[in-house]
Amino acid sequence: MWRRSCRALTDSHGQAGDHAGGNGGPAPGVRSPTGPWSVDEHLADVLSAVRPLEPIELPLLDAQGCLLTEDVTVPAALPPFDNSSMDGYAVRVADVDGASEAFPAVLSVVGEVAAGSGTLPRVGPGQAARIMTGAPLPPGAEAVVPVEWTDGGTGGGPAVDMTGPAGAEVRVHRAPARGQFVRARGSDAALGTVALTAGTPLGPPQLGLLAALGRASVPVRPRPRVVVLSTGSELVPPGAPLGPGQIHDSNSFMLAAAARDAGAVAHRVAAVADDPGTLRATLEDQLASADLLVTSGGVSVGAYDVVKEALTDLDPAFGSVTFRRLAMQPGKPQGFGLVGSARSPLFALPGNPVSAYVSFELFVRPALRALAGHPGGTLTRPRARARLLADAPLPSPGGRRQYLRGRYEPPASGTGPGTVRPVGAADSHLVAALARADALIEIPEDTTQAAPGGEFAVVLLG
Ligand SMILES: Nc1nc2c(c(=O)[nH]1)N[C@H]1C(S)=C(S)[C@@H](COP(=O)(O)OP(=O)(O)OC[C@H]3O[C@@H](n4cnc5c(N)ncnc54)[C@H](O)[C@@H]3O)O[C@H]1N2
Ligand code: MOO
Repeated sequence: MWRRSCRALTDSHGQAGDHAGGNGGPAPGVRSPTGPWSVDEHLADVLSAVRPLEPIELPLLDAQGCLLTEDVTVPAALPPFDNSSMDGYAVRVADVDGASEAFPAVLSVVGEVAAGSGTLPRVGPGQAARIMTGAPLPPGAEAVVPVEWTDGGTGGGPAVDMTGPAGAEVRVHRAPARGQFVRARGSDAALGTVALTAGTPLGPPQLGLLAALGRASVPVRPRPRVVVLSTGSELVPPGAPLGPGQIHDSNSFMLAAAARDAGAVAHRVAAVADDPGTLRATLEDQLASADLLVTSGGVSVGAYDVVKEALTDLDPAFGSVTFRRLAMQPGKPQGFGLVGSARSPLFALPGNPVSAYVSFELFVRPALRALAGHPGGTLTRPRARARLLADAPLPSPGGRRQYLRGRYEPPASGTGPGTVRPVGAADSHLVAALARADALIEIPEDTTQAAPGGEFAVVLLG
């Protein structure tokens, strides 16, 4: 579903300086007034500008994966009536007390109750009613005898003849306790109690519960609608032949898939050529149907860095996008701002595919989760500690936090650090290696040689 949302506008920071990092660069969370932004600062800046989408009422299946915005209380007891958990006979306990194979209790069968039965026979002393799983317990009955504890009855067993022949009997070989095989009214969810609290993500069991409670729709924060747009005159869509100098547009597919993976509804726009006017017109067109926009490419210092050109010094009425350098590799050049009348977040990611993907995971995914209403501590990917398995030290640019691609193995014992093995080199065009990775290895800013056996944080891409 494509819809607009209302959000408060927050200021984004002004443009930062563009000095190279170098050894002894910014510590995490601390930015020198003239240096590049750290990863943590950029993320904090992004998140300070993002507000959760306004709640809307959605039909159950459209609400899947969304977060509930109000407590749901139980409007009527669940189950709504005492009912049988077995196919068998509904009985009074005094009538079957002490029954055994040798001395069965013989009861007359006064009728039959199927699931959905509206009219119920009364079970009096010496009587029983055939009953099916889920059928309401008839008045007078106090327990259910599973058919396996009886001779099946002269009514013919539990699944024939809904009325029960006159004079039918059943012999009970074993006595149930009072209430046994009866699912009591309200035993699942009691009237007026809170069934689901605000903030609960709606997975299959939660949607099942809502349906069981009779709710057809619920108030949730909607899935963010994301528009993904690649830029670059060299790009042709997959499936089309490549001309000289051309490559296939892979970023828009990767980023649209990453947006879906983060719980968003993604719309991929065909790649835009390196022309600022066309880019701006395309973005304006797409704004009406986007809660968040992602572009890739055109944010560096080249002659055709179209995104930067198109989105720098915007009319403040349209919004503002700030371009900055991060103390990070890959993903150094980044643009971020709020655009359009709804002030939708716009991420201008670098074009190198690995840079675009790593940037998405570190910044766009948390923003999408914030839009969807996820709480602070749950916005980023899970992390773990891992020992680096490598044959030689891995060089890392001092002053920049590096994210290498790797394969992670959790600890065999379940505690302590796991292990991580790098996949491919650090270069940001290596999509084949990226496709084999399941983790990002975080090499801190102050490390220029990542030593084999050293312990590092890893971001689990799951
Ligand atoms: N003189 C400098 N050059 C570069 C710098 C720098 O600081 N000084 N930074 C480098 C870094 S780091 C990055 S990252 C890139 C970022 O460049 P752009 O964001 O302007 O991206 P493009 O130039 O458009 O493309 C870079 C690269 O990625 C390929 N690409 C782009 N879009 C796609 C796509 N949708 N699918 C597949 N591949 C794509 C593009 O063909 C280029 O090869 O700048 C460095 N340069
Ligand atoms: O920052 Mo670029 O993203 O290093 O390749």
